[in-house]
Amino acid sequence: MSAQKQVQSRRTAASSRNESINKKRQQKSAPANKSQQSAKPAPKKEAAQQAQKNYVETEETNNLIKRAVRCLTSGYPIHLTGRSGAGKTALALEIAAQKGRPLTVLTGNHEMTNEDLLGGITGVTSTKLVDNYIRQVYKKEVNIKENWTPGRLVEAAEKGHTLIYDEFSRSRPETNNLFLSILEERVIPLYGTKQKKSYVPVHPEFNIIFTSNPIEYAGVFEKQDALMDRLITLEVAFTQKTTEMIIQHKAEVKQKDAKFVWGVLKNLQEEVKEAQGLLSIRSGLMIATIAKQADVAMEKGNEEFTQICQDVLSGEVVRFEGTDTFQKASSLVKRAVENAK
Ligand SMILES: Nc1ncnc2c1ncn2[C@@H]1O[C@H](COP(=O)(O)OP(=O)(O)OP(=O)(O)O)[C@@H](O)[C@H]1O
Repeated sequence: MSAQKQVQSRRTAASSRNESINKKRQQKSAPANKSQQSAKPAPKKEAAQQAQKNYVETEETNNLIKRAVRCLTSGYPIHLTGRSGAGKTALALEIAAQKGRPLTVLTGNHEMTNEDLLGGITGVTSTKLVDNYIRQVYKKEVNIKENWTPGRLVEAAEKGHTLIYDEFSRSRPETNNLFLSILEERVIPLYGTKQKKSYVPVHPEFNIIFTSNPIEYAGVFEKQDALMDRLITLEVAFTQKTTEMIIQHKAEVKQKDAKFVWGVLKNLQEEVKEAQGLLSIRSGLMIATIAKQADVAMEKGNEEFTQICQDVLSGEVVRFEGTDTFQKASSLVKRAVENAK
């Protein structure tokens, strides 16, 4: 079977019922949302092209999706781990789409508080009753009621959404502690809030997909053992074959071009061993998409293509401390292009 046939592309968009969805999710599913919002259905060809631009499935991605769905269906949360640009978020969205429940996406950050997750008072409503029935008597009654807005976690858990908690280790451990009772007792404790009830029961269909990057860097908190114990961790590290297919189909380039782009990344990775993040689907997609849009041939000896690779990759080489100057990084990228097959 040809590589083309093995690949089925399909939409990652969960459903238009999704109520709570963060910016990252909206950007990733922009084409699907656009077609959902337009008054008339997209023409067949356009719809097919949009689907083609979304999640690329291979035997390997499907296998991982099947294993993840199996765990979630049995009520166990999963944790997708892999380096930056490995495809964790895209995979999480695809798994969530397969579950077919509304979606909520949270992105971990150190400023996230219990109030963001559980809810808080967002204002007051006052009602005034004036009793002036008897002329000489004037009675005024004012009632002030605090307005409670449930947090995104409470809403998702009550309504049985699939929650993607992206980069959860960027949130403080004390915030993430909330998840312990959700995962163990299937309730959300509301202590510390001004709610009368002490907990919210979790909907039976509520599932959580955590994602994180195994490479420690600034701004990331140590993952708590108690939380990690309750998660099933699956590694996202696709093979070269799958990655080339993703680049080929998402950037809509030829197979040989996707292979060449991946070859450049691989050579560079071998030169700069510390720069683990260089070998990412994201960098490959950037190079292939820019070259395709600018009509630049993806081959060695083509100065413009080399320049595109340098633009995309030199900053990354410097960032990962593979070298101390942009100039040095650019020449490493150039060499990687020259040696790619
Ligand atoms: N199977 C796939 N089909 C189509 N596109 C994919 C696929 N896997 C990954 N991608 C794309 O590759 C890029 C990187 O993927 P993604 O953002 O999911 O990585 P990540 O592991 O979450 O990265 P980070 O840790 O930096 O957030 C994105 O543009 C994503 O849409």
